[in-house]
Amino acid sequence: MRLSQVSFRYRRRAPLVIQEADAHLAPGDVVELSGSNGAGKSTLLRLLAGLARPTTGTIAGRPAVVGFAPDRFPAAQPFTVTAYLRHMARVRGGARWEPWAERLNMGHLLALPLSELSKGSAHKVGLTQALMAEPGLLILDEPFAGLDADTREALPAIAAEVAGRGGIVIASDHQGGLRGLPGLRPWSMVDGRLKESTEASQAPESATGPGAPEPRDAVVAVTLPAAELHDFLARMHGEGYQAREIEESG
Ligand SMILES: Nc1ncnc2c1ncn2[C@@H]1O[C@H](COP(=O)(O)OP(=O)(O)OP(=O)(O)O)[C@@H](O)[C@H]1O
Repeated sequence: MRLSQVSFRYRRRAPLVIQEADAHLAPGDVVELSGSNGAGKSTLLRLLAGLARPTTGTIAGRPAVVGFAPDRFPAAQPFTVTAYLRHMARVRGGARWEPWAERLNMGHLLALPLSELSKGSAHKVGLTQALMAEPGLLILDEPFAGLDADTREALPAIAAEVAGRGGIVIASDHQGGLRGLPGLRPWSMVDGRLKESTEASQAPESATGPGAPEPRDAVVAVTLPAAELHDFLARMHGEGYQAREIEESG
């Protein structure tokens, strides 16, 4: 998936909220997006998810199945949790939501109307609908906000699993909840400009620059058929290695 010179403004003549963002995302990438309030994180996530279109620039190669958990789950809907998740599962072509509801400890919430959920509980419903369809692109806007300790602790493993089967995970986060995941790419938004922090740049192309690998790390380049890239990167991420495409095929 590639962002090329993506800029965005909410209204004609309004200032640009996102300015000329360039980025490349490979299967298995996990990105932590940080930035101060109003820097443009949620806007960028909505652009990545396809919920808003760039004013200029392009986003290409978005995976077919996108899971998006917004920072504020729209709970003012006339459904119980079960009815809502069943409905979403049908929309998602028969996705299985039950294992996620169990994993996120939602058993006691299932019969409640969405409108009666606490903020953190509503957030879990949002996470479940984002995860149920096995997304190739999982976008989480402030996923740790309001979550109880058990769910907070479960989230990094869930993100790693999605990445391990070749999904791209992007989470905006003020709390550093994903730190420690191998290969995590820290992105930051500063006044609408997207930057990738050098501490994540343990990719071969930056091996001699700032943020180069630790001396005891080895960096290898592997050439393989483009058709195998997705599975290869997923396998490497699954085994805990940092791996990413450094030269695009075709
Ligand atoms: N629907 C909207 N219409 C007009 N302007 C908007 C809209 N949504 C956001 N903005 C503006 O776009 C800018 C970026 O907002 P955004 O919500 O993307 O920031 P953020 O980094 O996610 O902030 P926070 O950390 O507070 O959630 C802000 O100046 C905000 O006021």
